[in-house]
Amino acid sequence: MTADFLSQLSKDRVIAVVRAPEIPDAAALCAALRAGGIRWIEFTRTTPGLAAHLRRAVAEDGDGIGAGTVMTGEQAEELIDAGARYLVTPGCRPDVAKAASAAGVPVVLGALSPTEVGLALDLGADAVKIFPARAFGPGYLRDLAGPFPDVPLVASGGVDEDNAAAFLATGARAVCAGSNVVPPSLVAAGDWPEITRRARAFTDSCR
Ligand SMILES: O=C(O)C(=O)C[C@H](O)[C@H](O)COP(=O)(O)O
Repeated sequence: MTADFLSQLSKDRVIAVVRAPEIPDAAALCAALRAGGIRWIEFTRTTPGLAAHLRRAVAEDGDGIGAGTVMTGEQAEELIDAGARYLVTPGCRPDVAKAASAAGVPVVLGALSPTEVGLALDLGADAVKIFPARAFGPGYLRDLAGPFPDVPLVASGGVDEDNAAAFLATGARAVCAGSNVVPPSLVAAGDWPEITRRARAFTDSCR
C-alpha cells in the first residue's frame, strides 16, 4: 500500500486540505475538487463532524480521501474506521504513526527541522509534511533535500498558485492546497463551481 500511496501521490502532486466549520455535502465538495483536477482530499479534524463527513465522502468515492490534523492514536483509529485512506499530522505524533501502521494505512507526519524530519522517518512516516512551509519558503525544501534526498517531502501551509510550482521545483514531492483553494466561506456556501475553478487554477499553476 505504501508504494502505491507514494507513487500515486508523486504523480498527482496536490492534496486539498479542507478545514471548514461547515460542510453542507462532503461528497459534493470532493466532486468539485476532482472536477478541478485534485483527487487527494484531506479533511482536517478541526472540522466539526469529521467522521460523518468522511463516511459521506467515502460512500460516494473513497479514492484519495484522508484525515488530517490527527493528534492521538484514538483519533487515528476512529478516522480510519470512518474510512480515511491515509492520515496526516501537523507534527511528529508517535501514537498516530503506531495506529496507522497497525491498520496498514499510510501516514504523513508533520515536521519542520532536520531533527523532526529524522524523527518522522524513525516513526515510520510514508512521507514527511513540512509545515508551515510558507514561513521558510521553497529554498528551505531544497536545503532539506540535501541530507534527505530520498525522503518524500510535502509542502504545507501557505501554499498558493504563486508559490506551488516553486515548492515542487525545489524538492517537494507534493503540495497541500488549503484555504487558497478551499476557503471555509465557499465551502459553507456550497459554491462548488468556484471551488472547481480554484482547484483548476491551482493544478494548472503546478504544471
Ligand atoms: O497541520 C495541519 O493539520 C494542516 O493541515 C496544516 C494547514 O492547516 C494546511 O496545510 C492548510 O494550510 P493553508 O493552505 O495555509 O490553509
